[in-house]
Amino acid sequence: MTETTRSAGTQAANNQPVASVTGPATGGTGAPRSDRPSTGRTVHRDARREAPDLSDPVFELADLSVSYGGYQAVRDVTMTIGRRQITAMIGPSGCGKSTVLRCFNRMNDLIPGTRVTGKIAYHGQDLYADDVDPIEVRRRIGMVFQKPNPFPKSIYDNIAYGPRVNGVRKGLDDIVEEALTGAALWDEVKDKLKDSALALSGGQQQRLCIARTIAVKPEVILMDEPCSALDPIATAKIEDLMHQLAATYTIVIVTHNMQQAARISDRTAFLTADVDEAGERHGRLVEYDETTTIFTTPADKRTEAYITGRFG
Ligand SMILES: Nc1ncnc2c1ncn2[C@@H]1O[C@H](COP(=O)(O)OP(=O)(O)OP(=O)(O)O)[C@@H](O)[C@H]1O
Repeated sequence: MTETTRSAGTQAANNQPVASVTGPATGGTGAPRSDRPSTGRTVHRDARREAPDLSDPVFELADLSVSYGGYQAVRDVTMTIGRRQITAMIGPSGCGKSTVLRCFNRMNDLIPGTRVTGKIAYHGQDLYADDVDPIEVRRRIGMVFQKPNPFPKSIYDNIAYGPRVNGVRKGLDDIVEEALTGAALWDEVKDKLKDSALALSGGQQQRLCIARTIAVKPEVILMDEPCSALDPIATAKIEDLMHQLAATYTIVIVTHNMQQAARISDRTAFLTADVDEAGERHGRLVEYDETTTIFTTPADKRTEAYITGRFG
């Protein structure tokens, strides 16, 4: 087990190639599905999408624990994230969903006093190894936040920002158009690229933030409750967009909205906060499986209670 204490800006630059990993499939927990009681829920996962397969994992977490100062917020999370899949993390408030999400691109490094133990491998490479550059990690593994956070700049400059920081000087017009098209926003903004991004609606701003993320060509997009500040129409647009993005990107999303997890994701992780012998609460992964299984025949009673609304 590795043990790492991180603070911002301590890592040296590193341009290691990403190792490809071919390992045995890992995954679901719990009883055989035929033995499980049904919750009676239906799942409307996009039938065009392939069945989730973990044989080509992007991330492998083993006994991942995270502490803030002396408080261990998340304990011993082990899970595998499949390539070009949408993985949802659900669970009651404070169970550590965002904390785990932030480990995928080392955003927790930016919170002083955060301590990460256990292992998180990205294509087989230890993401927290001393020679890994967190800036490069965050370029490959982008993040979209709960509240749309465009820069107070033009629509064009918001999208061009990341590529410019990465030294791109030519072909920016094409990059901007491609990213806005990829985020299903181009048609709405193509005639006002020089206007302020802050003049867009909340839903448009969130798609702009997705466009800004994909403009630097990441492999993974992390989303922390990306629709919680949006109305149902804007939410539906983002969900449609996520289905399109999953053809190209691996997506991990934290959501409080169980229907959303059921609609969009291939696999779902259910976390909860357990109280230990000392009376302290720690976030734990209760169950991780295909979304259809989690929402129809979960293995654990706590999952069933949560998704049927009897807990949390
Ligand atoms: N920066 C921080 N410093 C100290 N404690 C923190 C910090 N961030 C989160 N925590 C604590 O860690 C635990 C897990 O928080 P986290 O935000 O990861 O949970 P969550 O499941 O995403 O919650 P929510 O659904 O309410 O957003 C909580 O007890 C929280 O108070």
